[in-house]
Amino acid sequence: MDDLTTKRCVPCNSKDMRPMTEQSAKEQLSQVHGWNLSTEGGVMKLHRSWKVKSFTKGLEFFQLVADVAEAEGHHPDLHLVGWNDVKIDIWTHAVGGLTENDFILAAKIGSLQVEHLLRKKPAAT
Ligand SMILES: C[C@H](O)[C@H](O)[C@H]1CNC2=NC(N)=NC(=O)C2=N1
Repeated sequence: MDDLTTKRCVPCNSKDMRPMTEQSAKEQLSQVHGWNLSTEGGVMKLHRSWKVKSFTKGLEFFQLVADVAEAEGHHPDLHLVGWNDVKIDIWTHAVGGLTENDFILAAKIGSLQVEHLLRKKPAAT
């Protein structure tokens, strides 16, 4: 299967774009490590969260994500909750569900170098 990070998002305004089925979404999920499916108000979304070192590191994280989103013309919902919990939802607003664009964006966000912004994992006991 093609690496999603090499693909480009297509404009979401095509009338024949349809949200994918839950089954295809589950199949595609293996291509975007760390992301999960969630359903909010009957709309399927991709969700992932990260703990960052500080509030401002969270904003730096968002800037990196914004650069990808602008380059792709496809935009995630960004949440910075409780000062260090970055949460991102991705879905295609235009169709009210998931399209390949969402998986492409998730793959590209997943390949960003953000290690220096993340809280170090607590030592294993
Ligand atoms: C014309 C342009 O493609 C659309 O307005 C885009 C912009 N970014 C978008 N992002 C997301 N996630 N869903 C959309 O439907 C969407 N629409």
